[in-house]
Amino acid sequence: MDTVICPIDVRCGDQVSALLRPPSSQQVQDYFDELMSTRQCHGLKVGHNGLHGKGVYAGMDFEEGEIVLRDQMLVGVQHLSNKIDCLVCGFCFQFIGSIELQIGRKLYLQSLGVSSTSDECTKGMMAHNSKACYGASLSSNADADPYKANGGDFGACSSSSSSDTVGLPKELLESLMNGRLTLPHSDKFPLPEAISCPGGCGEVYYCSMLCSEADWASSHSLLCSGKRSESLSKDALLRFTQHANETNDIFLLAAKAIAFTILRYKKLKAACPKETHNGSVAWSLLLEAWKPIHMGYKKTWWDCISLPDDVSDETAFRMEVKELAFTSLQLLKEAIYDKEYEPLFSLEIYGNIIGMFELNNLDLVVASPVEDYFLYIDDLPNTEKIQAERITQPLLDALGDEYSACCQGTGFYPIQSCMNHSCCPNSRAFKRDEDRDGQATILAARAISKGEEITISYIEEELPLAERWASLADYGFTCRCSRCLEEGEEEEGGETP
Ligand SMILES: C[S@@+](CC[C@H](N)C(=O)[O-])C[C@H]1O[C@@H](n2cnc3c(N)ncnc32)[C@H](O)[C@@H]1O
Repeated sequence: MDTVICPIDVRCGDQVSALLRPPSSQQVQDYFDELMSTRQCHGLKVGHNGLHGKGVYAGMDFEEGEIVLRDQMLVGVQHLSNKIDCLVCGFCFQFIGSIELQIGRKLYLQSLGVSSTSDECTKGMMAHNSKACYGASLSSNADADPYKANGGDFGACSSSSSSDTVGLPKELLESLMNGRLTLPHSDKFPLPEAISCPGGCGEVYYCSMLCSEADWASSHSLLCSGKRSESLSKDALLRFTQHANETNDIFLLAAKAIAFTILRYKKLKAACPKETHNGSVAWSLLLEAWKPIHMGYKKTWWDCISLPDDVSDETAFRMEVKELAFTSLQLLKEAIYDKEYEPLFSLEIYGNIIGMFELNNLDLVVASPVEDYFLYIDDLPNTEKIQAERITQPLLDALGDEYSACCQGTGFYPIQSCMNHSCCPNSRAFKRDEDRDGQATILAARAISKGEEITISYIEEELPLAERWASLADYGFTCRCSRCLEEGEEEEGGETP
């Protein structure tokens, strides 16, 4: 696995090793104690249990159904294909705009032949689509035809530029998107106004200035392709994004993790008196900036990625994965590199960040208010329902089975990611009706006593033993929870995994 040589790994070998050295128990304890106290999360503790590395422990009793944790993601992305279905805040992932915009925008994109079943073509063009489509909906010039100009953007990829595919007139979709048409009872489902990216990329929208500023400070100022971007080259950035869209969106997440570290480093440096700036101070600031990523459980991506069933040459497959990561890293490097934080651009670091996501990430799911809206219409008293459905039914028919598509993506959650797996877990990741953003919600599946380890299941725990073990092989470990040990003993021969 040595043929891909990244010069930075060689040049910065010692620093890379230091960044990847697992944190000591004390460092883990200190970091999470501080994180818990800043988040006013006093019911939990992160510590080592000796068996499976770090774990999360109950600092108080929890009743069945009680919230154990609401964890804010460190970095997350909405899946590319899902961007057709839902317009969500680029930082907290709650739905934004209006019910009309959500419906009109989705149907408009469908009318252009862009489907949410991602194919190579769709992947490559989505960044353009969201921008063209949503930017248009904000246009105050009701007479302009904002779509005409953008039609060319979809080029040969789009199967059609008319709205025939959804059977609704284009004017209707435009009116939904630009707010000229209000749907019956949509006022019962207000959504925050969509605020465009301050960098001017037109690709990311937010639910509030707070989210816009937080995302800018966290990573977007470096990864924005707009006029105010702080990247070195917007062209390189676009090439990086295109490559990620065509290959694996986990690269977008890795870029966010690197940008996040760089921006934290710059902020720490700016807070230090100028006369103290020197090599060793810079290194300690970089270590400090890296801490949130440092705390995550890591393995190198090409070593831990599970082997697809149809792959027979494992070595060649892992090498291919490593080469893919190297290509992505080179593109990112062209866009945001600086010698000052060179070790962050080593392939080992990139591979470990991606491996960390592979092993720790939680699916990001946010339920759609469009589903609530149509359910509400369906529940109206008869006369009102008949009246409303005259307008809403054609839209529902055009949206089809996917009318209720939720926001889907993936995210890294610092505290949740410390939770170990059990096939008889005492907690589960489960969104309640009111959880309408990208935070992770962990609920107690049964009563939990103070001091007990909080466990969740990474897999479908209803599966029989052999299938559970097969699923957990993807996570690179053999489960030794009490249920597995018991069932293993009951198996013929009494063998445990
Ligand atoms: C998401 S992390 C959980 C936190 C991790 N223990 C740490 O030290 O950061 C997942 C990793 O924890 C370990 N792990 C979690 N649950 C386990 C279990 N039931 N049996 C064995 N190892 C487990 C495995 O190494 C797994 O890849």
